[in-house]
Amino acid sequence: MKLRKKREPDTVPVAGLSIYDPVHLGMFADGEGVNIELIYRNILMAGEPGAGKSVGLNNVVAHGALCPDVSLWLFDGKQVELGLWREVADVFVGPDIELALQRMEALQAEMDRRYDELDRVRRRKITHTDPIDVVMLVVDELALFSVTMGSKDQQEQFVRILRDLVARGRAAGVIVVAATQRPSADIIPTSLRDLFGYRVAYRCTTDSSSDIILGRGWASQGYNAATIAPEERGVAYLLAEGGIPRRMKSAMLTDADIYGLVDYAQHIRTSGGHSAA
Ligand SMILES: Nc1ncnc2c1ncn2[C@@H]1O[C@H](COP(=O)(O)OP(=O)(O)OP(=O)(O)O)[C@@H](O)[C@H]1O
Repeated sequence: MKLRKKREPDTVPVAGLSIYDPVHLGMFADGEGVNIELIYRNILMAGEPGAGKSVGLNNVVAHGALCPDVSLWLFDGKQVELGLWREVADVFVGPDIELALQRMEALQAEMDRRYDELDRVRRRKITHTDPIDVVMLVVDELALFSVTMGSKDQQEQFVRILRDLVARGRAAGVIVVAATQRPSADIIPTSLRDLFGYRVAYRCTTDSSSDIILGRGWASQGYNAATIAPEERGVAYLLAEGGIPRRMKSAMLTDADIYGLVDYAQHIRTSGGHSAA
């Protein structure tokens, strides 16, 4: 595990993105690009199995991987969903609740340290001029950590820390990206869902599961992920804080695209002094 300082300004600049740049997710139904500001925000992606959540998630992870100013923390309950990115992850946790908890606690402690430091210098949030990485914590599949693996105590502890990171992490440079194929109230309680500034609902089987992702009442107003046809893979409703849901389609990265991006990301991250664990 590494929580490095970001690359020194006097090193040779290398190509790459920044987490302060918009993240490209795909295209809205009217042809406009979907580019979201993920810094100081969190994102929840959910939908029934096979609806396109992993493809959508890969766009976010790709952006993080291509950012020398991001420390990439990947929690992959299935081991294989995010496995292609493993070489560029600073932290990779597979289906191991104990390791997951250890890492989550470390991240929570780091967040608290950052807040202490911000407090000391009388500031509210970290910015792109701070010599510190933004942590992108990606959790896929949420339900495996919160209700399937480990003891009830461990699951509750996981959810408690996750909620704290989602609630307080943003200003300290911790972005949470959470994904699940189980859009039900026990996996995405309202109190957790409401902390996510961005919510992406891929196809759901019921109106109520669509509402569990996007927020109560949207389905009855016509923004309903249960109306997405099964063959429309990658289609979703995106809700951005304070807005109304918009229908979009994820950009698709093939495995071959991802291999290429991983090679490139490795180059960027190591030449910038950012070496993955
Ligand atoms: N944006 C897209 N464009 C084209 N095809 C897509 C897109 N998104 C998904 N698909 C197709 O749908 C398949 C399933 O997508 P994906 O693996 O992302 O589903 P999922 O919701 O993550 O499933 P699970 O929850 O079971 O992991 C992909 O293998 C791909 O063939």
